[in-house]
Amino acid sequence: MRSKKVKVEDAIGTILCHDITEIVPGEKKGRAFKKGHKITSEDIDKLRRLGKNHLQVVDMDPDDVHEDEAGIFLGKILSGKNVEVSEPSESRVNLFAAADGLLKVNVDALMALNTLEDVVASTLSNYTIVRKGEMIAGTKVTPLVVKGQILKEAGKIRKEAGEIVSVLPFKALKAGMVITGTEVYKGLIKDAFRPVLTEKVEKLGGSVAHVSYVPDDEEMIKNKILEAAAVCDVVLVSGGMAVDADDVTPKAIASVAEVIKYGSPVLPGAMFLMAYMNDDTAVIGIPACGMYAKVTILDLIYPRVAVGERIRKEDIIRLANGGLCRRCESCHYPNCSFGRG
Ligand SMILES: Nc1nc2c(c(=O)[nH]1)N[C@H]1C(S)=C(S)[C@@H](COP(=O)(O)OP(=O)(O)OC[C@H]3O[C@@H](n4cnc5c(N)ncnc54)[C@H](O)[C@@H]3O)O[C@H]1N2
Ligand code: MOO
Repeated sequence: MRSKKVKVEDAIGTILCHDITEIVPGEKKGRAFKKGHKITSEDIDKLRRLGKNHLQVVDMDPDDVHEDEAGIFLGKILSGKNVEVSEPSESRVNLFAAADGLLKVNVDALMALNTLEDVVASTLSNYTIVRKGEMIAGTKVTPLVVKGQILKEAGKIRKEAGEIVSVLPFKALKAGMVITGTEVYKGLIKDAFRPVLTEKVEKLGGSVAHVSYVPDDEEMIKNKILEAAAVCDVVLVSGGMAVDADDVTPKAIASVAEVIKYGSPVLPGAMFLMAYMNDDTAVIGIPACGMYAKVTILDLIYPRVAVGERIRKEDIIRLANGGLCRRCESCHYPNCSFGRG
């Protein structure tokens, strides 16, 4: 950064390169003016009283923008739906969730912003569940002034990408459950899936609109999925997802819906299945781990379904990075690396 020495009276509109300290003997010693402060006409008298006749200020080009203005601009560029932006402090502005929901980050656009010289922008991980008022992103510039051209490029990135950071509220999804397993159907063992799934659905603002129990019979599972789909936005089908002779659930789902992906690179959750019916009703096959493991792929995918996102094959593949649960003795999710690739 280039700087120059100017007379105090000529300094209006310029940017200080250093702090200016005020000392009143026996009373106080502290900062009267901060590095980066833009000198105004009201400052001149005080500067003179502090004994300043000259100041070292940033040698600005006409195209240069003060750090705080740049921070405000970047805050606007970053923020989308349900996001509030703070005032700048040393150019940094923080973004806060204006509603409960799922954080959506356009990661490619975020990376593009960070490739711009002098620009820093960081967020919580994409698809973090956030509460209203929570800090979700921060952005700043690193020097006291930046080239206006850099901000223009940031504006271009925003224009091409659409929203970069937004909070998507959960829709009040009606969920159906088709719980498979002859042993459960016959009452040989007590169903443990329903309470687990109910909690996951209700936690995200949804409700359970259909529950049925079926033996390991492809035709019966298929019929119950259709029954549930008639009154629900999403159908959760549990059990019978693996390789046993009785595991017919994937076939039953495939007979009524288009399978987007069977098998996921998330552990636990390897036998997960994502499918959609013609009318866009999501049908999700949940392996037995969804019942006993603290977190599984369902915790990564269901929130996205609950904000209305259509899950693609590559969305599931991308979960491989961060898809391995550490199996901590006491579970710290979501404050861990699971699903944070
Ligand atoms: N040879 C292999 N075995 C298994 C594989 C594999 O790749 N090769 N994958 C394993 C993985 S990973 C998982 S996860 C499970 C998937 O299990 P399923 O979804 O097929 O579950 P089931 O076989 O139906 O049941 C397993 C177990 O859980 C009990 N269960 C099922 N539903 C309920 C319920 N609603 N309430 C209570 N208990 C339930 C069931 O009785 C069985 O004991 O497969 C691995 N095996
Ligand atoms: O699907 Mo299993 O799904 O990895 O525990």
